Amino acid sequence: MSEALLTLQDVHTDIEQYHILHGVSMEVPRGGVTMLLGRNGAGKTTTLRTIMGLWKARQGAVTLEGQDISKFNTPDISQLGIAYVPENTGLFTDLSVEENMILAARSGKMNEDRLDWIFSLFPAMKTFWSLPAGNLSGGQKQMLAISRAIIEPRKLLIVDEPTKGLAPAIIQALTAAFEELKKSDTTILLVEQNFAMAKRLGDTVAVMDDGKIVHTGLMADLASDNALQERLMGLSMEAHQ
Ligand SMILES: Nc1ncnc2c1ncn2[C@@H]1O[C@H](COP(=O)(O)OP(=O)(O)OP(=O)(O)O)[C@@H](O)[C@H]1O
Repeated sequence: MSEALLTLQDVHTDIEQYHILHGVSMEVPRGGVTMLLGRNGAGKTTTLRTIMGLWKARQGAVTLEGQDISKFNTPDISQLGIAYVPENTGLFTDLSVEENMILAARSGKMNEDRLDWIFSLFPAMKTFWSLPAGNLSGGQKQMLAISRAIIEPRKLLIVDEPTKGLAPAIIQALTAAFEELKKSDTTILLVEQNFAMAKRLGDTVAVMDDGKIVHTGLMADLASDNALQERLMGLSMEAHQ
């Protein structure tokens, strides 16, 4: 788990006239979970959107397996094997769970074994297979969005704050599903405010503040160092539990 799958090197991103990312440098090692943490407005979502080509980096490199993808369009980045679950999940709310899944399969066909595996991660998807996605609960919508992202094998799964606004029991279920996902080949980059989840899932961590990475290291080291959390994020992350 040492070789980097994805590397950001001195990435600067503007949104309209605003300079938002001020030289972001970080690595996502292959085969584990990297947590991207930081206070509200630090630039986490902008970093994810820059990786996906939804915002274009003005300067710097985004490298996937040695290839600079910073000038690529989003469909080409997705084609290279990066899946992105944005905070708003991006579901087709009028369509059924099944139809949402079919549309996510690039080949137009779902692999039955993979679907069974997804049902084992998220049993609710099987239960509500014919229900319009708009009728699912908040947690189930997250589960469907993640199911869509992994309907085919991906090199990298990027998920933006999946637990936001969810009840503790649902967060537990999501965390358990991510733990199962970790056992597959997928590398995961996760933005999350829920520290208990970050601690359970994260192998490595990058902390952002004001458009820059201010700390990188092992999640376990950050989790056991309250003073470092205080210094990096202004308050103990334990307060987010
Ligand atoms: N469309 C936009 N136009 C102008 N500024 C934006 C836009 N989107 C984000 N920003 C600004 O960019 C900065 C970084 O926002 P971003 O959403 O990346 O932060 P974040 O770390 O993901 O925050 P949060 O945890 O609140 O989601 C913020 O100051 C935000 O106001």
